[in-house]
Amino acid sequence: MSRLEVRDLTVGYEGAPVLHGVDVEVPERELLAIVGPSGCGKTTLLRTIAGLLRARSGEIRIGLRMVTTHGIHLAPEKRRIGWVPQDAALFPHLTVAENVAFGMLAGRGSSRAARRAAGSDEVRRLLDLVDLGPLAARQPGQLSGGQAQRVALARALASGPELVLLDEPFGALDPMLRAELRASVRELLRAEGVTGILVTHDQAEALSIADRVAVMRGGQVLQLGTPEEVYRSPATPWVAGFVGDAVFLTGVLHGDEVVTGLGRMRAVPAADASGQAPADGSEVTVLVRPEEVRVRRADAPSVATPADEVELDGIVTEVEYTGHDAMLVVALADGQRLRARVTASGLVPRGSEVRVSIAGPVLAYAPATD
Ligand SMILES: Nc1ncnc2c1ncn2[C@@H]1O[C@H](COP(=O)(O)OP(=O)(O)OP(=O)(O)O)[C@@H](O)[C@H]1O
Repeated sequence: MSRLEVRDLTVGYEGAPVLHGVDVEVPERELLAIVGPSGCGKTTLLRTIAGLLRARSGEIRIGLRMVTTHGIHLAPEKRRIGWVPQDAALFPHLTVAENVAFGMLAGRGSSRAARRAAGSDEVRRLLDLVDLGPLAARQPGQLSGGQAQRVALARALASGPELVLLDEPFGALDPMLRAELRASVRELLRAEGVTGILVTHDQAEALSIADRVAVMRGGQVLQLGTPEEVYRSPATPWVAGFVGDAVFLTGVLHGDEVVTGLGRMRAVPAADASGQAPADGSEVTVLVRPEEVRVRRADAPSVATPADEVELDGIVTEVEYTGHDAMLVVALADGQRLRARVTASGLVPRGSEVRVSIAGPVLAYAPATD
């Protein structure tokens, strides 16, 4: 399996470009998740990598092979890429085993050849891999959504691809099935040593299964990093809000501290795209994750806090209970609302009077950083 490198890729349909100078790298055997708002160019990027769209400029290299570069456009069937679409798109007139066999014939497939190859050891191995051995003779119309997606995955792997592209493969499934299939897909890609790209609308899914996450907006990649980097050190406040819950405060930066309406807290200045960090003494936008907001009942004993950390009075106005934890909305005296994530043991009922403080360090962005 191979490393993927996309360099300075510009792609458009009729009019202005839709992708503007996109750079993406996926190391061998890793899974990259691409997230971004609707229309930002995720599918366009996937289709260009697959060779279904021509790039206006830039390069795509899969392993040692340059598949797209100035004047070169390798045909899709020669790129050795497996594709798993959102709706499985199985051939309705072929059985499960024949569908997988069709994938194995990579570009040279016909229904007749697929029927001949359906009983092969490799098809059996792939069906066992996706846990569908007993359903080999079924027609696609007799499968559940999750089973159909597993057949599509087996079909994509059947050609021995260098790269597998998964375009919202769990989009149409219910949450339970989605979580189950997501885990088994990750396991399978690892077991087969496949390099993959997954487009998803589900940020939590991206953070939980991918080795790296690319966040796109307006045809550009704003950040590409490990899930932890993207969540803990987002490139911009917009990325922070896109990949998770975020509370933004304004403050003034003083060295490694920031002074906000919620008191003084330790801060890490965040560099913008040009590498420029906010200047000392300047106004900054402060990112606080809800799990960094500490909440205690006003009548509970105070826990030791650093001397300069301020506790503010508030009232819990909303409780969003999720079982393992809960999100509280706390209204402060000045009208500001904070979202705080608390564990089940820290749960406080709606209407409670509380004290809140922030557990730093927090990230401080220059205010113009979008
Ligand atoms: N065949 C096409 N012809 C012209 N414009 C297109 C075509 N397909 C997509 N676009 C435009 O290109 C832009 C990017 O579309 P794309 O489908 O890549 O976005 P996306 O991030 O995958 O969106 P979504 O999350 O909604 O699937 C959009 O503005 C879209 O309208």
